[in-house]
Amino acid sequence: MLRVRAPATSANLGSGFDTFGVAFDRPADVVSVEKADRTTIEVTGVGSQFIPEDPGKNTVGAVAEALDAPAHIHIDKGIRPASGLGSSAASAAAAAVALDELYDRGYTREELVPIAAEGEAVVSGDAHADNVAPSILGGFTIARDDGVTCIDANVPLVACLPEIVVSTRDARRVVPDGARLSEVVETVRNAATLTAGMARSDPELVGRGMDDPVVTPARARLIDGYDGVREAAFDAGATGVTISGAGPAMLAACRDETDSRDVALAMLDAFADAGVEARAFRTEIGDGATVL
Ligand SMILES: Nc1ncnc2c1ncn2[C@@H]1O[C@H](COP(=O)(O)OP(=O)(O)OP(=O)(O)O)[C@@H](O)[C@H]1O
Ligand SMILES: N[C@@H](CCO)C(=O)O
Repeated sequence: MLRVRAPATSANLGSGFDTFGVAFDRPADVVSVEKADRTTIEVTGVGSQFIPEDPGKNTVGAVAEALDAPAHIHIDKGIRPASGLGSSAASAAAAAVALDELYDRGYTREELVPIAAEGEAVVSGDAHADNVAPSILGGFTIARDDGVTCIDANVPLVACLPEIVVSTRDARRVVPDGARLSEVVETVRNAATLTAGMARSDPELVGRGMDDPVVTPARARLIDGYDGVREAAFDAGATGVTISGAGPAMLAACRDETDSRDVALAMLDAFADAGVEARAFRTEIGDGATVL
């Protein structure tokens, strides 16, 4: 039996829709694999009752198919599904690394990214790689169709997950079809600022680059309490606040550990004021999938 741990991730970071991603140090999924004649899947852990064990509907089934690597796959979920914390992607990332090793396929970590992204197509309709890339490689990642760039960055983050369910499929339906030139210019400016901030591990630049005039405002309407939580996080010292992935989790960048504690408490209080229960994760930018 081979076991791989793959971490939660946050995609988009505001200005990098379907492109930017960042690995957390926790929570994580752990996937165990054993060779078999056909793929079977068993799911335990957080939210497992909402996750299909049919290989045609689970992200890891698509990965096993893409690698031609049938296996008995056990997923121990540490990341709640439909969270905005890359739950479906973490299972796919862990399965890609585990099955590649189990069947000695010899792919590099970079080559496993598009294979793991096949799993995302099963749940959201698009094989977007912005969650699977950091879950496999760690750090801050820029996912393009022709490869992934990975930057080792160090910026304290807070992810605040409300007890609301938003599926990626639904959140993709509200994304506008187009953008005005002024919005494109602003997005390019912010994405470049964020990338420079990650390269320098500068939380001020990262936070400033998280603003997004196109996708985030459309999706914010799906998250009860969004405006109050965003304002509270800034008041408590966050340098930037946005939706994590497709939501409903929200992500804040912070200057240091002290700020991140204050920001986490402020976000929880603001969700409570909106009548929404939530939990917060304080994290550094972490490593990618690890064979246990
Ligand atoms: N291995 C898996 N782990 C989690 N969810 C899965 C898995 N396989 C299939 N799913 C389905 O995928 C959906 C959750 O994925 P979705 O992309 O909506 O959420 P997420 O991964 O938490 O969000 P995001 O991509 O925004 O970070 C649920 O409907 C769930 O049943
Ligand atoms: N880039 C994706 C991430 C969520 O899977 C989205 O925002 O829809």
